[in-house]
Order: sequence, then structure tokens, then C-alpha cells
Amino acid sequence: MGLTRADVEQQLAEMNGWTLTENDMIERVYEFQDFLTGIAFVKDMADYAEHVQHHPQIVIDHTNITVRLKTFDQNAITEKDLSAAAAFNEKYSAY
Ligand SMILES: C[C@H](O)[C@H](O)[C@H]1CNC2=NC(N)=NC(=O)C2=N1
Repeated sequence: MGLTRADVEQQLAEMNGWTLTENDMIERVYEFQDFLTGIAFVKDMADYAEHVQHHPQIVIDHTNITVRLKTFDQNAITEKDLSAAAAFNEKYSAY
């Protein structure tokens, strides 16, 4: 079920780096030492996305990887987005 902006903001307050955008997606920019390390992280996210069948938008800008999530099927932020965001933060902590 879709969450309200207030719900999302409350949950993001406890999640490092993630913000709610004006067009109702959640977003974080991850920074890396070099390009290929960022690409390895993209592969980690892709493996997760395929496993749970929930796929982020990813913008690769050299060492900055911007990740945005939304549940397009429901045109809303759902628990799936928050779970993916938490999983990506967990993976990032290994870099
Ligand atoms: C059938 C399949 O599970 C759906 O199309 C999934 C695939 N990945 C998805 N990813 C995202 N981010 N939002 C969705 O609504 C979505 N739907």
C-alpha cells in the first residue's frame, strides 16, 4: 500500500542519506573513490533488484551514483522502496 509523504519522511529520518523528492520518489546520492567501485555497487543493487523484482532508477555520473525509488505499479512510495533503500545502505557500508 502507498505511504503518505509524512510516513515516508518519518521513516527516512532514520535512514542515512535518503530524501523525498518533489516528484514523490525517494533518492540518495552515493559517492565512491573511483568509477569502477561505483559500478560494482550498481551491480550489487542490480542483483538485489532482480532478486526482489523491484528496480531503482540509477544515474551514473562518474563517482556519484544517484538512486531513486518508487513503486510505479502503485504510483507511490511503499515498504518495498524503503526496504530497497535500507538494503542499498547496508551494501554501501561494505565499500
Ligand atoms: C511484475 C513486476 O514485479 C513489476 O513490474 C515490478 C518490477 N519492478 C518494479 N520496480 C519498481 N521500482 N516499481 C515497480 O512498480 C516495479 N514493478
